[in-house]
Amino acid sequence: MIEFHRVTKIYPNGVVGLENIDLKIEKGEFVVIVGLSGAGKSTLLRSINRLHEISSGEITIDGKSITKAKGKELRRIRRDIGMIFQNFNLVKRSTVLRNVLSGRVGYHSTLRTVLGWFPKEDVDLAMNALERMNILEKAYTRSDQLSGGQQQRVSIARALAQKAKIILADEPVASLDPLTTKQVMDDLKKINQELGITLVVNLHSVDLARQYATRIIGLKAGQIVFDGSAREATDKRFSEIYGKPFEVGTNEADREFKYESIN
Ligand SMILES: Nc1ncnc2c1ncn2[C@@H]1O[C@H](COP(=O)(O)OP(=O)(O)OP(=O)(O)O)[C@@H](O)[C@H]1O
Repeated sequence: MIEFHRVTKIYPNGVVGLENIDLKIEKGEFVVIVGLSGAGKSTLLRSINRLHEISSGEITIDGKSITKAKGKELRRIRRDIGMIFQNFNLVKRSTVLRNVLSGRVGYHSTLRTVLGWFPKEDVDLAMNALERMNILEKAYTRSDQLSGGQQQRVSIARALAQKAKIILADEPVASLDPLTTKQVMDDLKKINQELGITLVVNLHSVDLARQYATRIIGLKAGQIVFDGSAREATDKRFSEIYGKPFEVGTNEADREFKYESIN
């Protein structure tokens, strides 16, 4: 379980990224965070694994404070948290397999991982993760030879090889076309349902959030302004919250445009 206790983040320039957030995310949830640009989505997500340090309050993971953790304990907590980025964050010149194996570095000494010595069990884990993501045949291909969607599936495989219990995904489909977006979102849903991995995903599209999330959290100016099911996240509710009417178009691109246009 991920818990935020009165979490505030103020950037050095005085901008308030998060204001007094109280939040509990249970194991196995598929939470999508939505909000207009600058609402604090990335700040919230990146606070969970301390890619961003919070200014006050506390975040706990399964009851352990990541906020107070140092050294070995921090590494131990982080090992359970995988991260997926918009730009995939793969080492482009390395093979797919090497990239997925990098999910194992938290389990071994630095020397071993620098030299690239991974035990056979790790290679098996990495191969299984690639198989689950339907991309096993690319194991020995250089990562920069893959399409965007394939690269994102490799980054999900890396989080699986890491044996992450929580996966944080910051705009994982923002660089992808609609078909690839669906494939990647389906993959995320699959690992959530089959492996019980808790997912916290930032998205720009409310429609996409409604299709996949078990719970949607809406942010505005660093505060939680909506917390409910996909069914409760109606267009009417969202236009009330975000202050401007936005009509639902007849197709997805149209709706996206309307949502984006109020950013
Ligand atoms: N490093 C930083 N220094 C100062 N202010 C920052 C920094 N990073 C983010 N902010 C500010 O904090 C607020 C929240 O930013 P954040 O990136 O979390 O929003 P977001 O909802 O993820 O936006 P987007 O959808 O555009 O990525 C914004 O006002 C932003 O300008």
